[in-house]
Amino acid sequence: MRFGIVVFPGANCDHDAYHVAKHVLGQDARFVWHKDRDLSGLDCVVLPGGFSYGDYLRCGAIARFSPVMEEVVSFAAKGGKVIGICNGFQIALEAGLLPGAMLRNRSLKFVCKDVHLRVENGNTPFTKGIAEGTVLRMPIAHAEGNYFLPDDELARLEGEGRVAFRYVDAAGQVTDAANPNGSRNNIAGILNAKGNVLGMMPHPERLAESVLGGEDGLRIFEALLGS
Ligand SMILES: NC(=O)CC[C@H](N)C(=O)O
Repeated sequence: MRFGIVVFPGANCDHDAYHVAKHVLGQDARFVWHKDRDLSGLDCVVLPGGFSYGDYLRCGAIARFSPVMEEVVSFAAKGGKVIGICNGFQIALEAGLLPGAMLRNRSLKFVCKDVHLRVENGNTPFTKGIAEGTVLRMPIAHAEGNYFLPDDELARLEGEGRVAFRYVDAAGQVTDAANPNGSRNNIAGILNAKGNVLGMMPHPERLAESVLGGEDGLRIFEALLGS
């Protein structure tokens, strides 16, 4: 599988994503500078985490205008797989690839810790082979991860099975205490209508090797290979 990892000014998880694709999974991977437009030959585009443009205005609000994003939108429209991780999720929201918006964390603080995620939909290219209800552990590190969607759109998103992951406690229960940022319905990751674009706040690329303390993140990348 061929991965393209977009490099925005201020990205800080681009190398982690590249490392997992290339060296942990042994796949083809290349960096794509945000001013370039060539996505030819790619199967999956990764919008990585970080602090694109210093998080000015809103996280992702400036990166969304990078030339590459026009190509990412048409790549997604043609069915190409796109995974937006943390800042990449924020950029995908700003670009209209996914519905909704991110608000500041309800604590108004940057939150950096491991969380538990429950797989809500196991029938996506990013979760294939992972049973629904499986609880995964992954790190989060963000200040604007408080996912918001108005009631009617939220009901539609839920009804269409487009919530990929939800924040839960270690036992797999949705609780307010397990919600690290105030996201509606404890949402940690969502899909577009076609199911080929995933946005998630937790960082699978940061916990994809046992030497780093866990491999739960690798399962998302492995699912992609099998899809
Ligand atoms: N780890 C990240 O990608 C951080 C995203 C963004 N800079 C925030 O703080 O919300």
